Amino acid sequence: MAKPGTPMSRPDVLVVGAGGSGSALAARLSEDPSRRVLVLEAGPVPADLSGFPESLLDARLVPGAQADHPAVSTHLVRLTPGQAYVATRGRYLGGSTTVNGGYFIRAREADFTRWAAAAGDDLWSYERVLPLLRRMENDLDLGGGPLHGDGGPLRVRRTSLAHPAAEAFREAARALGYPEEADKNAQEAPGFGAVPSNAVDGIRINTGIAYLLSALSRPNLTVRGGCLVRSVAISGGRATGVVVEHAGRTEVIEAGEVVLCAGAFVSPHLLHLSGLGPARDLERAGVPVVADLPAVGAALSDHPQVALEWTPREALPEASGSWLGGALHLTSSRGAEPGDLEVLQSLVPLAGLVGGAVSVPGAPLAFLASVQTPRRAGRLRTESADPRVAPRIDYGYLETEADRGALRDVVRAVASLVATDAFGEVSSGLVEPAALDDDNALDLWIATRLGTSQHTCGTVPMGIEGDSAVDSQGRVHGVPGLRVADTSILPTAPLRGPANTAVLTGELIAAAMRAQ
Ligand SMILES: Cc1cc2nc3c(=O)[nH]c(=O)nc-3n(C[C@H](O)[C@H](O)[C@H](O)COP(=O)(O)OP(=O)(O)OC[C@H]3O[C@@H](n4cnc5c(N)ncnc54)[C@H](O)[C@@H]3O)c2cc1C
Repeated sequence: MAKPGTPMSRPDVLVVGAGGSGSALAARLSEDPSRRVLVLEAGPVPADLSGFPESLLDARLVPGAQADHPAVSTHLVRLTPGQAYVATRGRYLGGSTTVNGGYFIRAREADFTRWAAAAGDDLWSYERVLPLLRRMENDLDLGGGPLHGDGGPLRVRRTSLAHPAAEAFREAARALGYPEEADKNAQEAPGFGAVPSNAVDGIRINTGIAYLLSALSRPNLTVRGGCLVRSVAISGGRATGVVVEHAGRTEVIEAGEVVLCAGAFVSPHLLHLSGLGPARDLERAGVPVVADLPAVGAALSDHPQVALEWTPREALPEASGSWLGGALHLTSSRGAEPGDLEVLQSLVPLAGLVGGAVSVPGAPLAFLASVQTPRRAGRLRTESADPRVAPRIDYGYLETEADRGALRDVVRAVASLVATDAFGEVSSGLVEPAALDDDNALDLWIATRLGTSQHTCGTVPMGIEGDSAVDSQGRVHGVPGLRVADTSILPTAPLRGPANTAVLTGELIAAAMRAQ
């Protein structure tokens, strides 16, 4: 833990969680030396890079794919009413960015337009966020310019397409007429391209490393690990601090303002446990209601995913630098949003990702096929006032014909790619070919292999008071002194993975707080 035991009586801002958003927020807030910032993080907080085990740094691995990894918390969820799934989250400095895939693609302009419309102001418009997107990155491939930054804390590099399987993917996409998308962070027409990533020289640079390690020496910033926040303390309708468990003790820490950055599962749960949520559900759970906020937990948005494995024709080289090869974005047949389907290439066998090994001799490689159409299908409900009882989390996948149709589209697209002569240079075909011509049979094939991209958003949605939980600056409606600043507040999961937008959320809300 950094600065063990450092006393900080009544900080100006108390941040709960040092993950994708919380690290950026705390670092930016504490750039102002007059603002005292205390971060309480459930996981360990190393003082320097040497405190991160190798398995959390090696970008050829995805620690979050290993439910038993010590840096991971597990959450039993239901993807459909009949299908349970163990979702994971990072519990370490950097949060889920410490255990994730390192894919770091910006949300699409259409996402920002949709969110700004929901919020009722232009804070989240593409024009307003672009300076922040540039400010947070150091694009090692493209350098600084109107679209990219070269001085930000997060270094970005695109994945190499030199691996024979990545080359074959590119040729297959070309053969099927998909356009090249040279810079997936430039709002170009969706197509095939390398993946912008926060993995540099083989190391996944999580947000804790990028934003917080260098800030730990600031006298006005304290980051305490091993602190499990249990609820927000509210007095006279105003947030006054948090209740936290640390080293076997429970205490209340008071603060001028509380900002929840505990992620899209825990932030809504903490609000519920603090009496902020749908009054009927809270009463049923035995939680005294402080404010009836029906939107907290009412809508959960995520990306359903299916993995398709293929057999290499002959032994291929080991992945180097990253587990990721190329990515293809294409549009579903209903075309709700351009580029709403994603095909991501894994150059490490799934067995390796799940088992924590870069190489598994003879194992197939895989494509991860996801539907990224913005949709709010799920729900998070708190069923007990006891904070140790997990909330019930339903994803609501496959409920509509549109959901099922989009998944069929993306599975068929992968099958077409694998069937090209170009991909046949490296592959002898899919391991488990799907029944492509029969919708019902394909639906069944998909349902038995259904997974999730682990991109949950929307559980504390921003918007206009009445049908949302927070405003565009993360301020909880009707509860002064309390904000939420993480992926929970995005009304829908973005058309791309949310890690980039998680960081943007921390940057944006810190900027809003500093401007006040
Ligand atoms: C396995 C996996 C792979 C992924 N891969 C990608 C990818 O390649 N690209 C992409 O764009 N997105 C990816 N994501 C999603 C992305 O990493 C997350 O959306 C993003 O990190 C969310 O940021 P956040 O700040 O909302 O939450 P988190 O990053 O999860 O941070 C929450 C923090 O709060 C802490 N915390 C939780 N509860 C408490 C508590 N009670 N008290 C104190 N602290 C607490 C946690 O320990 C954590 O540090 C992946 C996610 C997972 C799980």
